[in-house]
Amino acid sequence: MSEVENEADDAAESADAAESADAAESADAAESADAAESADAAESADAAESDEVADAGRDEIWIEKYRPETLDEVAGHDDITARLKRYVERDDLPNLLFSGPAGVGKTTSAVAIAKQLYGDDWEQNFLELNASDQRGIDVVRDRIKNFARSSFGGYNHRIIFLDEADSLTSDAQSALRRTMEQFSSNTRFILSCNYSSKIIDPIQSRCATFRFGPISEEGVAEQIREVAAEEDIETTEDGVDALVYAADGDMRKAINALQAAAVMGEVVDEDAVFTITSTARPEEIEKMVTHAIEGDFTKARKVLDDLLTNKGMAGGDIIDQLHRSVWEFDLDDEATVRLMDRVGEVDYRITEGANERVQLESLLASLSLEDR
Ligand SMILES: Nc1ncnc2c1ncn2[C@@H]1O[C@H](COP(=O)(O)OP(=O)(O)OP(=O)(O)O)[C@@H](O)[C@H]1O
Repeated sequence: MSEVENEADDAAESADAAESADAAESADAAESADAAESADAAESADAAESDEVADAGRDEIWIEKYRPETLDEVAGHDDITARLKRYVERDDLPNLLFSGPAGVGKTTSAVAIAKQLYGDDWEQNFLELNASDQRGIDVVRDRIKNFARSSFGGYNHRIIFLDEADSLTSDAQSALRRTMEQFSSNTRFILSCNYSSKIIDPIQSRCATFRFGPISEEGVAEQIREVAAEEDIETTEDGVDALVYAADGDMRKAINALQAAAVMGEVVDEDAVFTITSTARPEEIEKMVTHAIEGDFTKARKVLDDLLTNKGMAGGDIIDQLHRSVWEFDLDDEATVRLMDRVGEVDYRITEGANERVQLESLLASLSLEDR
């Protein structure tokens, strides 16, 4: 939508902000039923991981224990944290949009901003909500309104952090945008999402966008070594490498896997890590593909079967690992391109709900049949 259209839209809305917000809410009523799926997805993923670790006999969850307190402590995003720090220093926070994969520091940075702005009062001035709340978007919006309307402790603004903003439909996002405007005098929004392209333009244009990439291998390794040293956990070099590989840039996954592996045995080595994370060793993926490329479908299928059945891997995870390794196989350019093409196709089909074993076997079969 163009700015001119935005302005016109804004003028119409300002006639009666409360009413338009209510109208938007009723438009969303049907959708709230759809939103009633699982509880807060990020929280429940964390909770599942947390339960696993707690069951293993540890009292404290390391991802929380080692969550950075300040923007300076957030690893691997120096450019972003430098810019965020400037907003905090000037006490001039715009609405923000954080996009990027899971476990890379989006929530952590939002909380760090609040801690730096409000000190000990941060919890009263920071509301964390999940847009995919199972009770529906209208509940989310009610909570936003109640928070934004309640009294302040002498601060100009309070912060509402809305996780998984890209799970909202465009209609719900339009309503959210009106709510953002309604409370723009005293509230700042930090929206978090995996894909900023799923956020409607009128919201994007009202936010400063920050793209959080996956954490670098060195960044993850450094954090793992620090946590292991603090916890007095012995790790081998190949254990750290395996954690870095399994995490694939997701710091939450790396720290959770370290904690889970630590309770399994004395030393965290690659065996412990690959077992606990249900990750295939890169050599296993390579063996499977090499058998297929050499035309031995039966052997390739046996490796696949071991990964799916004995290692308990999900088809989507095998495809992800295959995708990461494609360039490391000893293939000529043409074969690499064909393999990548098939990986893309199978990935799409699995995401759309096709039978993962059938899809992976068909990929191996087509590699086996290729002319060499
Ligand atoms: N950049 C980072 N530096 C240090 N620790 C990090 C970083 N990113 C993530 N972590 C660790 O992982 C945990 C989870 O991170 P966080 O909640 O910020 O992820 P997120 O990007 O918001 O993910 P999601 O999109 O799933 O909500 C933190 O508590 C912290 O322990």
